[in-house]
Amino acid sequence: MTTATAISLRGAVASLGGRPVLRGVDLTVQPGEVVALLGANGSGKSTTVRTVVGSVPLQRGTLELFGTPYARFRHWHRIGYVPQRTTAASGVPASVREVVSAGRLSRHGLLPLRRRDREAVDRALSAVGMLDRAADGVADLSGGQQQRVLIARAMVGEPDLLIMDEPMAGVDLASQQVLARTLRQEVERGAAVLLVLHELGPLEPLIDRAVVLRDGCVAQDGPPPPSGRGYPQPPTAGQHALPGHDPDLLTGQGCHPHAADDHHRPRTTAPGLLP
Ligand SMILES: Nc1ncnc2c1ncn2[C@@H]1O[C@H](COP(=O)(O)OP(=O)(O)OP(=O)(O)O)[C@@H](O)[C@H]1O
Repeated sequence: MTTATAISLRGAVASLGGRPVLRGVDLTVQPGEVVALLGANGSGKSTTVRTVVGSVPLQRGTLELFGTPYARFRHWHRIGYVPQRTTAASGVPASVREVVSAGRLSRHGLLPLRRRDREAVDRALSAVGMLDRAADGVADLSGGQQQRVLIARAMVGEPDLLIMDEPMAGVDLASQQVLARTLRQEVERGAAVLLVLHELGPLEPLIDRAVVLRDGCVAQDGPPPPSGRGYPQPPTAGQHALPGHDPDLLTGQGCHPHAADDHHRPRTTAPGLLP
């Protein structure tokens, strides 16, 4: 297991459709650390995650994965990713087992699955409570069941970094608790975890640090919010605080210094200011 910082994103600036969405986001995740990315709808959580996995390009800023600059990073098998609100089906007639087995591809290449691959697939399916549906077509599953299959696919490669965008969306409480236990095992073997969440729910005891985004900037970086709170409200909860009402967002200005808790600040990240 590596000791290199899993994610080091500094001063991330990104736009979508010509609109500035990230304005200088700093985000660091260490091996074995569970970081929750919180914030209101539209604050930039998914966009931040998508810059980390390379699906949204950075206009400014730097990204390193396991100590390697993004442009030179090749070890994508080390990362398990559950994107937001996708289905596992996508019109492709694949079985649950086939979808989850695809998560082992980077380990066995195009060779047939070996015994330990098949065992890993069974373990991942069992962890999300879908082993008894392994032979079924994913298109025949409910939305929450499909989400559980995608989580199994992300975990089956035993990645060093798990990135999950609202993994609990549409997943019932009993399954959330099972997933929380599974995630704990992943962390205990040293995996780093980045979770986009609206509610901490059963994952709360696992979370080491919460990074709260507001209008494309890091508003807070520190201990997770108290139980029952999805994300801390900004100090002034007036209209100005709502997404889309930040004048800096409209003008594309960078982030102001945020209320960081120095004790919990990322160990290798410079202060959250644009140069
Ligand atoms: N393809 C796109 N083109 C233009 N703007 C986009 C696009 N995708 C997202 N945005 C805008 O980027 C901003 C941030 O979106 P993002 O999905 O990162 O927010 P989020 O914090 O994940 O929100 P949610 O909690 O609703 O999932 C939003 O204002 C959104 O409208």
